[in-house]
Amino acid sequence: MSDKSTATIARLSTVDGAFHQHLDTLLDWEGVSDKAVQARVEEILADVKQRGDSAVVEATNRFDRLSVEGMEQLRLSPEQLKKAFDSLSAEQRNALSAAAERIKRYHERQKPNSWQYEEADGTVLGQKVTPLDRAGIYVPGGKAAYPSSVLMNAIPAHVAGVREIVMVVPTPDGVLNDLVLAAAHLAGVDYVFTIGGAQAVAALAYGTESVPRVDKIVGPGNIYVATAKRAVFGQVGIDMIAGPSEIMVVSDGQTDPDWLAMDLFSQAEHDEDAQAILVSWNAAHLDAVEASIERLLPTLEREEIARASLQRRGALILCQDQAEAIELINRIAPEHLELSVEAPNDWLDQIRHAGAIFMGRHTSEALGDYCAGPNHVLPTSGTARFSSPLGVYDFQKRSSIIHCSPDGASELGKIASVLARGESLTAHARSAEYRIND
Ligand SMILES: NC(=O)c1ccc[n+]([C@@H]2O[C@H](COP(=O)([O-])OP(=O)(O)OC[C@H]3O[C@@H](n4cnc5c(N)ncnc54)[C@H](O)[C@@H]3O)[C@@H](O)[C@H]2O)c1
Ligand SMILES: N[C@H](CO)Cc1c[nH]c[nH+]1
Ligand SMILES: [Zn+2]
Repeated sequence: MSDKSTATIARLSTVDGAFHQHLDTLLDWEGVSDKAVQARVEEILADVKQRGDSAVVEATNRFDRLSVEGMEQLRLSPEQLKKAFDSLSAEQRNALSAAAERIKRYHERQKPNSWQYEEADGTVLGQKVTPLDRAGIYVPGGKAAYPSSVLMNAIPAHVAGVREIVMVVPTPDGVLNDLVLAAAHLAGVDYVFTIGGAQAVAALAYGTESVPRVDKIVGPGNIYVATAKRAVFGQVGIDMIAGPSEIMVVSDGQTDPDWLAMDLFSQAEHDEDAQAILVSWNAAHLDAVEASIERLLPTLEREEIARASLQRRGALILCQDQAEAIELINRIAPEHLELSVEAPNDWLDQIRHAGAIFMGRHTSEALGDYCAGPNHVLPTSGTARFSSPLGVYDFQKRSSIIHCSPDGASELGKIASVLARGESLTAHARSAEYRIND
């Protein structure tokens, strides 16, 4: 591993004896959720649960540097949202509407159907899909404003048929972002509160005098948000843990190094904790990308954040060949995977774990962040091993349907009776036996 105090980004090689240890250290984001974060989050959750609005107001004043007196100052009216939409330039309005349209079209395809089938004896079995009554969407806002995240959270909720959508978004120093408000108007959000962090998660999970309690909280956020979501799970549903953005690019050495450097920056600029990793089996190509990084980094508006992210959690990894690159993908299970290779379709079957897969040199991850159509709320920190992108299915649940005919109940009763007596649960057995015909 190169010396982190001088290099902008670490250079690793899979043949290095300490490679796996270095990689583990690099990937460990949950490690930043130390005892101090846990303790603070627990304290905020307990306070909001007990004192409701007053605790939310105090925490918001403290962590977002505001000085409001009551919750009414932290609620945005539908008129304010519409006004923000109307105030956009035609170019911004068109871009937001085009993105919303594409996101809606993609998510319409995810809609699951209820289904039923009838057995020979007339028994009907099935599954009924029902939208959530009320969903809470967390839109991050600490270090950047995310109108695109408003669309990505709210549109699938609408497509799913959710009755009420409650959005929370922090506004540090009281700065409102018109595009965020406009996106909430466009996506038909019902309530918007300008609160963030653990206090917003708590308000959604427990409800307060002003914030309606929701059934599920979705959306990405920083370590305070992720830790709070984890803690309230059970009280409410959560979608996944979507933490700092990540990108893993695999290059065959033929993509313009400047393109790749900018693709890495595109996620590094989100957050000092964001992660950008490039893998290639071509050492000279990695040198060229490193040179592009050094040359282009000072041209970024968010140079400081991107530099910190690359220094802390970035890496250029030299692997042996394509097969080893695939092993690394499945081990890292990245949020975003860019396959910057000649024939990406040939790789697809072997990739088991990635939140979203961007195929080919022309598909920059940034297009997925805004407008390609698939959701940009994706599992991070290796959780793509067991989680999926946010989708319509996150805003719905399923109920089983069992409708026995008299003959069906009789036949099932015989089986149930035996199994229930085997468990010594005789009330179960007798309940089933009452319905046996002979
Ligand atoms: N995975 C995705 O789909 C996705 C999408 C967009 C953004 N992101 C990520 O979401 C994250 C957003 O983080 P963010 O910080 O910009 O916004 P955020 O809204 O998640 O967090 C801001 C809030 O954190 C709380 N907070 C900050 N410091 C605190 C402290 N010391 N004590 C207690 N609370 C504190 C404050 O209440 C503040 O309102 C970034 O890491 C970004 O990369 C992920
Ligand atoms: N890359 C983020 C998801 O990790 C989403 C986003 C929003 N705006 C820009 N990027
Ligand atoms: Zn992004």
